Amino acid sequence: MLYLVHMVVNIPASVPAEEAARIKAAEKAYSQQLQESGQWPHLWRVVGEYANYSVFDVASNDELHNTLSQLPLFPYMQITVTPLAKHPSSIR
Ligand SMILES: O=C(O)CC1=CCC(=O)O1
Repeated sequence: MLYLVHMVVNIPASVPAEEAARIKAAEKAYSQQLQESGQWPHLWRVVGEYANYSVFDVASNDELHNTLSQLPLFPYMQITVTPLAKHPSSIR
């Protein structure tokens, strides 16, 4: 199943810079693991924002929730999920 996921990151100023850097490095490693496995086929920066639009390819709502909730930045993100279905006019 495909899901469009919008993530907006907001790390509070109260989080020390070194801790923020550690969380971002962990996020990068985890996201690249999921990209390599095919579960996170698209990751796009929103121009001018600390936000991204992503496409996840996972088996179920539960798997997506489990995956997203393990993101190191999860406590600092607003996440919006849109389930995707095949468009009848799509040639792919
Ligand atoms: O920077 C972001 O948009 C949040 C994020 C997702 C994967 C990653 O490495 O950072």
